[in-house]
Formats: sequence, C-alpha cells, structure tokens
Amino acid sequence: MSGVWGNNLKVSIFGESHGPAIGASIHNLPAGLELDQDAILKEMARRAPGSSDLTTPRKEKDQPEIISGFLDGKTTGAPLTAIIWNTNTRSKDYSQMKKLMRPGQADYPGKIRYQGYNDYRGSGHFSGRITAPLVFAGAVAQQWLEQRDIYIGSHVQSIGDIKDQTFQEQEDVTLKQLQNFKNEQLPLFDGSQEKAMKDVILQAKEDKDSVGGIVETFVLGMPAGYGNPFFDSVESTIAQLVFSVPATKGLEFGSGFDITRMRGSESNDEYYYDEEGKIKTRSNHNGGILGGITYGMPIVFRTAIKAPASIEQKQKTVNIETGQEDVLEVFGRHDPCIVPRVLPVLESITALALIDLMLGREDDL
Ligand SMILES: Cc1cc2nc3c(=O)[nH]c(=O)nc-3n(C[C@H](O)[C@H](O)[C@H](O)COP(=O)(O)O)c2cc1C
Ligand SMILES: C=C(O[C@@H]1CC(C(=O)O)=C[C@@H](OP(=O)(O)O)[C@H]1O)C(=O)O
Repeated sequence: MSGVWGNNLKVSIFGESHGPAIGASIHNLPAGLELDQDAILKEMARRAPGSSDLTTPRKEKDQPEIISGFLDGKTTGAPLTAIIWNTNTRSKDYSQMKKLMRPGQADYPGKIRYQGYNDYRGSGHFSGRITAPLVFAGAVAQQWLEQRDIYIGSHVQSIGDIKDQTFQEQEDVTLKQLQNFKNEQLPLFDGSQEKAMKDVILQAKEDKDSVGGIVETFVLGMPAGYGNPFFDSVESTIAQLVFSVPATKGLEFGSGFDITRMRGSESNDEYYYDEEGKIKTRSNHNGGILGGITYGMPIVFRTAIKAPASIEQKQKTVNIETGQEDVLEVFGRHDPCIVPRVLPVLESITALALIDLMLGREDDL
C-alpha cells in the first residue's frame, strides 16, 4: 500500500482511524514559507468530526502537531510532517465487521486485498478520517497559492434532490464571497436552499439512512499557462486526487456532461480583451482548462459524493466466517451525509494538484 502522491511536491499520508495517530509529510515544499497556523486550524475544524447534528458524533480536536520542517514560523525545507492524534475511538462498534461485510464499504475488497491483515476498526486506512492529513497538507498548499493570489473555494451544489445555483450562473464570484463560504457548513449561492438541504440530511438520519450530494469547487486567480497535455493535464492531476477521496464517485469539469448537448458554436468559449488588456473568455464551458492547460479563467469542477454506507437498517450481506448469507445492522457513529465535511477536503486536494503542477514548470517561479 503506497501512501505517497505527487510528481514535484510529494505528499505522504499515514495512519488508521482507530490507531494511535494519523498524519502527513510534505516533501519538496519551498523553504521560508511563512505558515499561518490559525488558518491551518480553521481548515482542520471545517472538516473535523463531531461539529453538529449533520455529522458523525465522534469528536476529535484534529490539531496537527508539527514535528519536522518548521522553525520560527517558517518552513525549513525539511519534510513538513504533522501528527494528528486519534483520541475518541470506539472500536467495539466494529467487532461484527470482522465477519459481516458492510455493503457499500471497503470491508470486503480490503480484506481480500490485504489477506485479512488490514485494520478493520473504523475502516482503518480506508476511513474518511484519513482526509484530515490531506486537509493539513492542503491548508499549507493554499497558503503558498494565496501568496500568488490564487484562491480555492467550494459550495454545496446539491444534497439529494435539493439544488443550489451553479458557479456559471453567477455574474461574478468575489474573493469575499469565497472567503465567506469557508465560514459556512453548507455554503450556498442561493441561501434560501439551506433549510431544505439540512432537512434532507436530518430526515435521512431519522430514517436510519444516509444521503449524498454534489460539491462544486472553483479556483479564482489561476493564471494561464499551467498544466500539460496528456498524463499531467490539470484535469488528470485533479482527478487522481479527487478519486483518492473516499466516497467520490463522479467528476465533471466546466459544463461537464451538459457540454454534450451543446453545439460547438455554444461550447466554444470566445476570447476578448478586458479593460486591463487581459485575455478572457465570454463563457467558461471548458472550466478554465484547454489542452490540459489553464487559460486564465476560473477552474471549475463538480464532484459526486455518495451516501455513506454505514446505516442502521437491516441489510443483507455475507458472513465470511460461516460462509452463509446473513443480515447486518450497523451501529456506531457515522455521518448521515459526507458533503458538509468534504468541502475543505476537495479544496485541499485542488491546492495540492495546483502546487504540484506549478512547482513542475521549470521555466517559471
Ligand atoms: C469526510 C468523510 C467522512 C466519511 N464518513 C463516513 C461514515 O461516517 N460512514 C461511512 O460508512 N462512510 C463514511 N465515509 C465514506 C467511506 O470512507 C468510503 O465510502 C469507504 O472508504 C469506501 O470508499 P468508496 O466509497 O470511495 O468506494 C466518509 C468519507 C469522508 C471523505
Ligand atoms: C472520525 C471521522 O469520521 C469517521 C469516518 C468513517 C468512515 O468510514 O469513513 C466512519 C466513522 O468512524 P468511527 O466509527 O470511528 O466514528 C466516522 O466517524 C473523521 O472523518 O475524522
């Protein structure tokens, strides 16, 4: 099992949900980067479990303890490594998962892949908890990007059937709006949908069920000319990280699947010079990326997040101890919906993708 990602920046993650700790190490980060630790803690808190009735009740502080690569407020150039302690595990919730495979979870494939040696408690290294180290790394990457006036935000595009307006429908999305979104549990362009979305999550919870949704992520201030054709395109770099996040099942850039219903005359984003002489496009159906390379318009993508698998209803499954079909009822502490907690994760992995691509442009920086 490799926990290492990146071509230029190297990020490694470690730990299991019910082990002593989880964490991340970031290699090749430039030395001398001033880190705002409060900003890192704020990002961690956005993702942390136990924050409201919309999330799992497991409570973790998720305060990363930096043990390498940081001195007097700045990165030293050595690998920047942080540990996040697990303090609120309840492994007895998982005793039946040794033999009863949860439908929709990683129990069965994980057991086959690791010959039953994998830590099944709290889903081990498969757990959504391992996104906490990614948020630490992403919060650091966002600070590097923000020094270059590149900002990443996201909003809830939908929960179940309740929809927000899209990024493309907005006349202008300001930096202030992006920053305000980071203070909201359900950031929305159309705030009137918030109650309906909360109700959908709470109703699913009451029904001993769960619900999914879509997150739309956008990057403001991304200059033209970053990325590559083919394998290291901006889309493929972001996609690899998006699909590393547990529970993601779909991804589309720009107008995505809707672009298939447009003629070329509609989907072509026409160029113009703005009042400052900057080249822009009148529409942005290609989501800021053409030929795998940014063209100076916002990067926009949407991620489909499934409903969490662990629900307290009777479900049919197999008992691998008896070799018989069996019935499972999951008890424990679970998210009724992952969407509210995954926004900072998706922003973080976007930051990691962009810093990796930017550090790789040898003629720049
Ligand atoms: C932040 C976060 C929280 C999650 N919480 C839960 C949860 O409480 N219960 C659950 O069954 N799955 C939860 N998941 C999803 C599972 O970890 C995921 O479905 C599982 O590892 C299988 O991976 P896959 O769905 O990508 O195939 C969460 C995922 C994330 C990113
Ligand atoms: C602890 C977190 O969320 C966990 C993600 C998760 C899963 O299967 O992904 C299952 C639950 O784990 P546990 O049964 O140990 O409470 C969630 O609480 C976290 O994200 O930090």
